[in-house]
Amino acid sequence: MSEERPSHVVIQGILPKEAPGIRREFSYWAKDHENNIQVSLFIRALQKFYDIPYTETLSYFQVAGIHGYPGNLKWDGAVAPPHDRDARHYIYCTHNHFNFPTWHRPYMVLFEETLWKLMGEVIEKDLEFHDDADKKLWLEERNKWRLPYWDWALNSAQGKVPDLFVPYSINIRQPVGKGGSQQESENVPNPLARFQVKENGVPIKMGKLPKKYRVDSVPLGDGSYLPWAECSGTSRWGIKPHTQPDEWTEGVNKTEMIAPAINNHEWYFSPDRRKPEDRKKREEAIFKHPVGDLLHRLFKIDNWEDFSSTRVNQAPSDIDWEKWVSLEYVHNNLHGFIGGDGVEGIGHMQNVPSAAFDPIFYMHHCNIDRITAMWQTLHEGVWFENDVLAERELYPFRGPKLDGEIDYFTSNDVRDWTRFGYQYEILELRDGETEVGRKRRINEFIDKSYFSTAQVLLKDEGHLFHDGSDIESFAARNDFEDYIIDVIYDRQVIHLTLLIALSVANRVSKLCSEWRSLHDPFLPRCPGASARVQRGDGQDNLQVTQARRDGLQLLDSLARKRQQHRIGHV
Ligand SMILES: N[C@@H](CC1=CC(=O)C(=O)C=C1)C(=O)O
Repeated sequence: MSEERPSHVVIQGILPKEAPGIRREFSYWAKDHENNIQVSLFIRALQKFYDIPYTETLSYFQVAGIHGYPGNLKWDGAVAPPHDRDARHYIYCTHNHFNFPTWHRPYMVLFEETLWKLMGEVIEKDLEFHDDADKKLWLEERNKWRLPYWDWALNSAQGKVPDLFVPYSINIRQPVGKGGSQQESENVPNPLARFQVKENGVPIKMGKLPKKYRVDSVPLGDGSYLPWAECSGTSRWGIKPHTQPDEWTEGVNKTEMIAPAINNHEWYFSPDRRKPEDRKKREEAIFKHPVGDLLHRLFKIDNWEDFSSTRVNQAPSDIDWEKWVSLEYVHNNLHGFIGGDGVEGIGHMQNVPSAAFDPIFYMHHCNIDRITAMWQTLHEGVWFENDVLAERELYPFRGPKLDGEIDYFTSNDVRDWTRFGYQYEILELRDGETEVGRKRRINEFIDKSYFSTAQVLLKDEGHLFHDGSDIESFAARNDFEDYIIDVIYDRQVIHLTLLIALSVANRVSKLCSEWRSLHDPFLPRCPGASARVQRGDGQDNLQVTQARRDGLQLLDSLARKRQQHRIGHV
């Protein structure tokens, strides 16, 4: 690939003509000693990216600025960004739109490819090699590297931010020294902890940049504001409302706030948790689905429109959760959990115009891209219903279109992610594997990696399964069935004795024999309720469709059933 800069930035991915490289899960990738050359290159290249002056098209500041602020910036001489009503600014990123996942796909490729090129400069210009074989190894590791994703829903991680994002300085590997001696690792500032914009090497508040690049604060309408203009560096939960900029201007992280927010997100309520009426809704909100469960539900959606975006399925106004779960909705929540809730703390990730300045944005969005690719593989052949939308330009990203011409990408151009030289491990077709076999393997992985409601309920109560297996071995099995039973009743009737007998295709699950709020798997058993739910084998009070992972349309059938069995006044 030519190192010369063409007149426009052409996005094509890393070595796309070779076998695609593998994007790996961040924590596992970073912890594996074998990858320490890649980690070292990644850290050095990211720092180099930060050091490019903000006036350059391919500076970190401007690449991050594509997503949101500074508004009005025509990145790389592209068509001007459209006006975004929510952000009240001219910004490129598409949200609340069916091309939300496809717009962010070439964006991640641009980030990945830029870092890869910078890694080349790190090897050729910055590092000193004393041994050709060592240099060769670093070059090979560079070519193997792909952008890692942060899987915030993994059972094993429980929402924990990967360690490498936390400290403000870290130790990274150096090339072999003179005479073949292994050098001590080098201690460097950690660019994964925060980004700081600098002028002549000194941090400068983003609101003090020249007009074209200036970042504004976002007024919230009630006199308060999100203080992006006062920041030279990015924060996660570190900005306290009504405190002095001196305390957080350069960027402060309270990383410990993130996992509890992911695991217990009572406070989160879209669309605007600051408005009094929404605050009230929030207090009443019962949306506490464990994040892994949301993934289970996402993968069951069978059409692109419902899957991709909040567009058709606006944020919840009632309890029709099966309608509002979408990739974008889950992603929105995560932005809030990582950035801050605006009450306990403020951070760049929580707000569209500022989010991409925080480097964690790219590992989060790489995960969103992975979920999209997994969904695409499981729902092969399913795509935009409306081809006009699928042919809409994804400004400002340009590269080789399907016919080879260099122009703005459309969603159709980026539908196949492997053309950008990357793949996700779980999606690789193994030798001799059929398409059906691959889907089965992906579904097994989903069952094993993410808690479903059923698993959480059982764990919560410390139950063992009737066959004696515990939660871990249960999760490892691929034959379990995940039931979501949605019974709607009138709250007022609960003082009466209520009998709900649930039978699942003539088999009774332990789950069905107990009363609990199924909308809120963490709620302890409803204490005062005299409701009594009895096990009902074969009784026909309420038949619940058996929902199997391997095909039955869980959400559809539930939506239908709910209509049929809506229990208004029992
Ligand atoms: N504005 C979204 C959250 C959000 C979405 C983004 O895409 C983003 O970049 C930053 C934040 C919400 O309140 O639900």
